[in-house]
Amino acid sequence: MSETTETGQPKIREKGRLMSASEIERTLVRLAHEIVEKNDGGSNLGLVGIRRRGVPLAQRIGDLIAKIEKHPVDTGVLDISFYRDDLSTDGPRPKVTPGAIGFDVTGRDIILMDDVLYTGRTIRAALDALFDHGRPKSVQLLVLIDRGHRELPIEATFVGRSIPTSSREIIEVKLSEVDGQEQVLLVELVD
Ligand SMILES: O=P(O)(O)OC[C@H]1O[C@H](OP(=O)(O)OP(=O)(O)O)[C@H](O)[C@@H]1O
Ligand SMILES: O=c1cc[nH]c(=O)[nH]1
Repeated sequence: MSETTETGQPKIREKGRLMSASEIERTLVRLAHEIVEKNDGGSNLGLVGIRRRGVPLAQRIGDLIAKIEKHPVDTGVLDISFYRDDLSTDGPRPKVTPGAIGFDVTGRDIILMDDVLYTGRTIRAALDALFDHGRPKSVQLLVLIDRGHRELPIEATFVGRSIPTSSREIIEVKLSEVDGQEQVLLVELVD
């Protein structure tokens, strides 16, 4: 059993910084180039960020691809809160419309984006949500950090950093748009 704080949050100890702001930036530039190379310039691409931290990642990479290829890239937001398998599935399905992502995903080469890939359950939920919005031509996955420990057969197409972790460790991605700071930390639960 891990220790908790007065507010019931698990106590954590910082083990180190895995990425600085400039390392995150350089990694996103590399990923943008990899996406363009794998997708023939990316004219059919649509980027979809999973709320929360996938959203600024998709916006930043969309801006980078637009600069590299000199054409705008559709970028949208996917909210998967109703699709998680830790919630009851007995309730009504959420109402979705093709426009809710921000553009129509049908026929597009979609790149789903998130900050951390761990068990894969978030991505499974995101695929369910995505296909309720339309029928993409293809779906690729980009994550800033792959920390291992998959519980489902899901792998990322584009990975910022692969960080082998123990199950007591946690990756904390901090992005300025969400957290007011920019870094990736490795923390550990305190016994
Ligand atoms: O592969 P998985 O086991 O699903 O874990 C990865 C997910 O966990 C984190 O989200 P979290 O649920 O902590 O929510 P947050 O992004 O809103 O903090 C992270 O942002 C990923 O979306
Ligand atoms: O370590 C982890 C696991 C899931 N989600 C995170 O953000 N970090």
